Amino acid sequence: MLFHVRMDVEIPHDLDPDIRAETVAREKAYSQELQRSGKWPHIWRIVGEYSNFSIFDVADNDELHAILSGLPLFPYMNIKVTPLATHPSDIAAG
Ligand SMILES: O=C(O)C[C@H]1C=CC(=O)O1
Repeated sequence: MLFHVRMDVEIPHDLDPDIRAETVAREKAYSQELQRSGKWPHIWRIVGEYSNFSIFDVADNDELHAILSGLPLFPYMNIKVTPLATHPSDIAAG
């Protein structure tokens, strides 16, 4: 199943800088591992915002929830998930 996900990151300004750096580094490693696995095939920065648009390709809602709730930055994110279905006019879908 494909999902479009918007992540808006809001790290508290008073978070210890070392914890912030370590959490962002863990987030990057976690994200890149999922990208390599094929479960997170697209990630785009939203211009001018500490936000991204991503596409996830996972088995079901439960797998997506497990992935998103495992993000190291999850406590500092607002996340909006949109499930995607095939468009009947999509020439790639046949
Ligand atoms: O920077 C972000 O958009 C938040 C998050 C998502 C992947 C990653 O490495 O960081």
